[in-house]
Amino acid sequence: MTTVHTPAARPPGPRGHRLLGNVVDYDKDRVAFLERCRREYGDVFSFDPRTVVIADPALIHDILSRTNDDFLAETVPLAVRTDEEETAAGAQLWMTARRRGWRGLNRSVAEAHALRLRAIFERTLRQAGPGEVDVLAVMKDYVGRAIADFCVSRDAEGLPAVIAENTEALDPLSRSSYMVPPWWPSRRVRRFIRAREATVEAIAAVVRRRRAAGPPRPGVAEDLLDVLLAADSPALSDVQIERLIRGIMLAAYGVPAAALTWIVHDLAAHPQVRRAVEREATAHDAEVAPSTTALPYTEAFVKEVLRLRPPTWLIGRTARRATTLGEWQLNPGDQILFSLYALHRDERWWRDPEALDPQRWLEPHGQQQRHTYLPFGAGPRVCVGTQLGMIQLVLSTFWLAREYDVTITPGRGGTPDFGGLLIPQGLTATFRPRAQ
Ligand code: HEM
Repeated sequence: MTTVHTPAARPPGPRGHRLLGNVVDYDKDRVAFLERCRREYGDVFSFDPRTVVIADPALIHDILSRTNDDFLAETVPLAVRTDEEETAAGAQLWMTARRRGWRGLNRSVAEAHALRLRAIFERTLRQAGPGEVDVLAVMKDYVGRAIADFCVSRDAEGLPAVIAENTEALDPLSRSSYMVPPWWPSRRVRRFIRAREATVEAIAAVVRRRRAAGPPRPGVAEDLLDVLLAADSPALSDVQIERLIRGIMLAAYGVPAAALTWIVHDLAAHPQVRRAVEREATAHDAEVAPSTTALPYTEAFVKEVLRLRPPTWLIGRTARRATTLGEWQLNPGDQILFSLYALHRDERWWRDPEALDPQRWLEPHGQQQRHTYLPFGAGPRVCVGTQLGMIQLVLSTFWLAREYDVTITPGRGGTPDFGGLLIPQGLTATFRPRAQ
């Protein structure tokens, strides 16, 4: 029997505890809680008066496409009174800067960066040493240097450390369902506010210095900041540029580092896949960064890792006004959540969803259903670093497979931690350069 809903009804969901609702269950194990609710209530459910969860790919795509219009992507880690129109105006400023930044993030700029990337990769692994290391820490170090180089190259000194502190300070706040105000007397809150101010100031200082040095010669943009400073009619303000560079550096730090850590984990856990990646890698010269299309198996492996372990595993939006989503009613201020982790492992859309199978991306008719694979999001707020991110991940996998013997420490790490990002907790390994 099919269920007929009245038009624009509120989604069903568990009632939860009389006083605490479902927040305790949700915080205890978010993945299991969301999956349990989906099975019981369907692809759209609500577990508190302000939160609606979506598991239907077409509706997820609908929300992503209507972001900036009916939905806002802006999130704040602290409980501050947010004026909806002010937030929307901020989003518009971001979009203007983002459109300009896009020019600096295209494939050719990203490929030019690829050769510098190899030097950064080598230097980071050399400095990590031949002994056992914390893989996530090494990968953060690597991508922190890489994105600072990409954004501000010659002015990168000191910025990776500032970005690292900002990210670490944000993590405990983004893990919790409880938001506290900025005046809350806690060390965590004070640390986050200090770290955010330090990041704003460090990037603003670089922008001021560059601006004072005069415009870059036309056609010789060395990094993203040069591209943004050269933008005209109308020119971007220093504040817009600072915000864009900060947004990009923060977004491009933890996420690719988490993906690379899973790559290290999955290469070690799947020897057959590792051998296929190594075979492909040895056919190319490491000195010349090959294009990602010349490494089809490696690219398929990376796509598969991003399917099974999307670092941004849970995405949220806020309804800007009363609206509908499919047949459901949404109220202004509703939080809409969807889990890429669940979407990418849904047996309705994926054959053998739990298996790591790069081959599925190489089959001529292997295209999965529309909107069921979104590791970089979609719509107007799709990841601006999609191309750069793929290049970083594929080339790093290539260098790793071609030039290093990687051994992960047995019993140390690999348990998924669903915090702000999905990471393999506590993974340690050794990286030994192969004799050439
Ligand atoms: C390597 C793997 C990466 C993955 C899996 C990834 C994933 C994502 C996802 C899912 C979003 C959308 C979040 C949402 O809709 O709320 C996003 C946004 C974003 N990403 Fe990435 N990202 C990656 C790398 C990068 C890199 C290298 C950069 C920098 C160039 C970057 C910059 C951004 C920015 C600035 C946003 C915010 C866009 C906006 O709100 O307008 N990302 N990323």
